[in-house]
Amino acid sequence: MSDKARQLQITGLAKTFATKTGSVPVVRDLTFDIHEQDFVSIIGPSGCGKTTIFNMIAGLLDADAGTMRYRGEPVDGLRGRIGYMMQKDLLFPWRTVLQNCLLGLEMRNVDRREAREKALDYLETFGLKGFENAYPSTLSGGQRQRVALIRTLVMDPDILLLDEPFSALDYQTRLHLEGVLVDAVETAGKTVILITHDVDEAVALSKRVVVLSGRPSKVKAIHDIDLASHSPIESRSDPNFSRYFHLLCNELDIQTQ
Ligand SMILES: Nc1ncnc2c1ncn2[C@@H]1O[C@H](COP(=O)(O)OP(=O)(O)OP(=O)(O)O)[C@@H](O)[C@H]1O
Repeated sequence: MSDKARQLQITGLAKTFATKTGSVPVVRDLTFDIHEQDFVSIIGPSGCGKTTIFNMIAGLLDADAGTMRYRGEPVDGLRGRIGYMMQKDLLFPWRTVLQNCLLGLEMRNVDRREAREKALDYLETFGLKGFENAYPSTLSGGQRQRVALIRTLVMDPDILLLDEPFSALDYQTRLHLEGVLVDAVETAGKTVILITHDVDEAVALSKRVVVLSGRPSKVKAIHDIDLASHSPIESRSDPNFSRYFHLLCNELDIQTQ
């Protein structure tokens, strides 16, 4: 595979935190590639270092060792190229839904009318037409997550880092938003790296799944997911779905029988 097709190459990344009680090695010798327009889920035991890995990719945290290459060029992190949706939606309570969606575009000095049109388009796509002037405190959890996703997508980043974006949602809302996300990133040709605790979600959404070992985490396995449909709901009834599900549960030492 050419360097260009490998959008992001992560090689030998490591991170140890110094704490009052001693040093905590969290990531060790982490190596994997992300392809152009990939949809990769990262799964692993709780506390194995998934968010720490995102923070290093985002350039918010320095790695102790290892390298990252973006389209072949060495980089310290992907600051400016990624949209990072953290576990908490981090909406500003004093800004309306539309103002929250426009925040990044304002900071980038994008033409106001152009920015507004773009945000309004996304609000309609994500079923939030009519909520432009609402404040976050008046929204449901699912609506807040949608606003946070729009705020990330509207910036048109090359790569989306999504840290458990749907974990706090009820199953029905989650299924709906998974579909909206897949459609949006396929239409825009984006690359997605998703952290999830949900094996079912990883299989339904991903082209590939990276399985991490326990802390200090490294890559235990990478599995291609090849299902006929890209729709997260239809994928769940694919005859191969349960095979992938059991394979990944097995990798995570989850008993399914
Ligand atoms: N700044 C820090 N200082 C010290 N320890 C930290 C720091 N950040 C994270 N850790 C520790 O690193 C480990 C991994 O944390 P991280 O949040 O990356 O894991 P995770 O896999 O995303 O967790 P979860 O599955 O619960 O979401 C944890 O034990 C955490 O306490």
